Amino acid sequence: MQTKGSPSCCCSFEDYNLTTEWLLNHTSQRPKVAVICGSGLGLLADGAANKQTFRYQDIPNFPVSTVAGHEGCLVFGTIEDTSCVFMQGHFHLYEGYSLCQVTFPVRIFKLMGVETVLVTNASGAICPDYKVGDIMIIKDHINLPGFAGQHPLFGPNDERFGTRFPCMSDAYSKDLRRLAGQVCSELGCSGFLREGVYCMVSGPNFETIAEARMLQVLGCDSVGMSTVPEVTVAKHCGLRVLGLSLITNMVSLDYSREEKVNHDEVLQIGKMRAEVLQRVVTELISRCSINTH
Ligand SMILES: O=P(O)(O)O[C@@H]1C[C@H](O)[C@@H](CO)O1
Ligand code: HPA
Repeated sequence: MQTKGSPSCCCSFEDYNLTTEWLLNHTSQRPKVAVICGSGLGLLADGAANKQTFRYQDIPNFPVSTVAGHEGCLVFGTIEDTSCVFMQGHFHLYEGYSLCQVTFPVRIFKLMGVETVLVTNASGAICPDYKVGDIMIIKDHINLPGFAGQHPLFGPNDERFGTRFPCMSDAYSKDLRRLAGQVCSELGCSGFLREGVYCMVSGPNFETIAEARMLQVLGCDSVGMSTVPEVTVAKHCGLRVLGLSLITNMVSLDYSREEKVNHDEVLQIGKMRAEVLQRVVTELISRCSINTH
C-alpha cells in the first residue's frame, strides 16, 4: 500500500484481496453483518457468542487505531444464527489516514460476503431539543469534508466495487431504520430515541460556536468526525446501511455557555449507554435478515 495521506485511492484491488483471503483463512466465520463501533462503544461486541478476535496490527494491510476508546480489534462471532464481525474502533481522517484507509475494512467486509453494515458513532447535538444520552437513528448525512475535496471515492473508480456516480439519497436503509425504531421502542428506549441528520467534520478540534451555528443553519442535528466515509463506500458497493449515533454532548451554540466538551466526557457517555445500545444492536442483528430486504 502507498503511504498515508494520498489524495486519492491508495489501496489496490490486490490489497483488498490479500486481506480478505487472510481473514477467510484465519476464521471459519462468514459474516453477513458488520458492526462498526464508534468511540467508547467497543462493548457492542459483547452480545456475540463464539468470539474470535484479531488485533488490527496482526491483520495484513489493516490500519491501526490511535485514539482512546478504540480498542483496535476485529471480533468475529455469532448472534443467534447470524455470523457477524465487529470493528472495535474505527479510523479517522484526523489520525492522518487517507479516506481510502479509513474505509478499507468496509470493502474487506463486502468481499467477505457481508450484506449489512451497522455503523455507530458518538456525536455532539446541534439540535437544541436533543439530550445527552439520546440515541439518534441516522436518517441522512452531510459530507462536509467531501465538499472540500476529501472524498473516499476520489480517484479512478473500480467498477468491481460499484458505479462511478453512486446515488446517496437513500444511503440509510428505510427498512432498517423502521426496524431500529421498533426494536428501540420494544426495549424501552423510545424516550431517548431520535432520528436526524448527522454531519461529518474532519476534526480533531470540536466546533467553534460560529461553526456550530453554521451547521444548525445547514440542517444538521448532530455533528461528528467519522461514519460518512464508511457509509459512502458501503453504499457504493451495494451494502445495506444502518447508522446509530449516540449523543454524547450538547454542542455550544451560545457564547454564554460555560461547559466545554472533551473526549473523556464522550467516552463516559458511551459507557453509560453501552449496555442498552448493545441490547439494541444484538436484537437488531437477530432480526435484520428476517424482517428486511
Ligand atoms: O469515532 P467516533 O465518531 O465515534 O467518535 C467521535 C469523534 C471523535 O473520534 C471523538 C471525539 O470525542 O468522538
Ligand atoms: N463534535 C464533533 N465530534 C464529536 C462531538 C462534537 O461535539 N462529540 C462527539 N464527537
